[in-house]
Amino acid sequence: MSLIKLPLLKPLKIALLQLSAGANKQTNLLNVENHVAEALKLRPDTDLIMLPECFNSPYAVDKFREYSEVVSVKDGETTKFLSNLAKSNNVFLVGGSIPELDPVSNQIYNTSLTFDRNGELIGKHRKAHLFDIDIKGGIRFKESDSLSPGNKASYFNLNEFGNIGLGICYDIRFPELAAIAQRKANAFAMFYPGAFNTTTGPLHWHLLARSRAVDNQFFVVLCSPARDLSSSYHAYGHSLVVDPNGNIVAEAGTDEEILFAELDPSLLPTVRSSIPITFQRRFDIYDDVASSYTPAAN
Ligand SMILES: NC(=O)CC(=O)C(=O)O
Repeated sequence: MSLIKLPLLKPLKIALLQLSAGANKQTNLLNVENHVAEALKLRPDTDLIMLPECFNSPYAVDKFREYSEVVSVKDGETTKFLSNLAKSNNVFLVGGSIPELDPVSNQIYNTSLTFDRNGELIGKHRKAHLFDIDIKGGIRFKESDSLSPGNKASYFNLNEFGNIGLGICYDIRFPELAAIAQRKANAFAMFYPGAFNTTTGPLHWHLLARSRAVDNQFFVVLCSPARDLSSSYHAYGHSLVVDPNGNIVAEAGTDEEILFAELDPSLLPTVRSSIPITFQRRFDIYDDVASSYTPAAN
C-alpha cells in the first residue's frame, strides 16, 4: 500500500464545550468563560475550543432578533468577548453561533465566528441552509420566519494545523459544503456547531456526522448545546468527534460537559490509501453537480 502524500500537519487538540444557554446573555457568556477556564485547567495543552450553536441566546425563532448583535471586534458585545477569550487564553476558538444583525440590510443571520490565538477573526460563516421542518407528531421549526440564509461555503486556515471547513447544524444535511472544504481547501476536518433536537437527533445525528466523515475521509466535529428541558427547544446533546474512517472517537452525554479529543491528520493518508475514493471520483459523469458549486474563501 503506498501512502498518499499530504503536507505534514500537527495533531490538533480540541475541547468541545457542551453548554446550555438561558435567557440572560451575560450569564451565558460567563458560563462560557468559566468552562473555557475549566477546560484549560484540565488540559492546558488544548489548541482549539469549540462552542455550540446559539450559545449566547435561546434557540428560538421569536428570540433571534431580540438577541441579535453586529459582528464587530470594536462594537459587537459577543464578538469582542470571543476575541478577548481566544487571545487571553492563547487558543483557537470556534465560536459556536450567535444571532447576527446586519446593520445595513437589517437582516438576521445565524453566524459562526472563528478566532486565532491572537484574537483575530479568521472565519465567519452564516448558516446557509435554514432549518425549516415540520415532522408530524415530532417538531415544527421555521428559522426562515426570522433568519436569512448565508450564501457561501466556508473554510479557514489554522496555521500549522492546516485548513478546516465549517457549517452550522442543518448545513450538515447538505454534503456539498463538506465536499467543497475537502476538495477546494484540502481541509482535514469539518466543524459543525449544531443543535439537533430530541426528534431528529436520534434519527440522524450520528448517521450524518459519520457520513460526512466517510464521504470526505476527514474528521467531523459536532458541538451541541446541553439538553435543557425547561427551554422551548430540547437540544439533543451528544457532541461528537468522528475520525476519517467513520469511527466515533468521542461522544458527550446530554448534560453540560467538556469533551476532549485529538485530531491527528496523519490518519488521513492511511485511510485515503486503503479506500482510494479520493482518486476514483467520476467528475466526468457528475459534472453538472460539480459545476453548480459556488465556492468562496472567507
Ligand atoms: N437545528 C438545526 O438546524 C438542524 C436540525 O435539528 C436537524 O437537521 O435535524
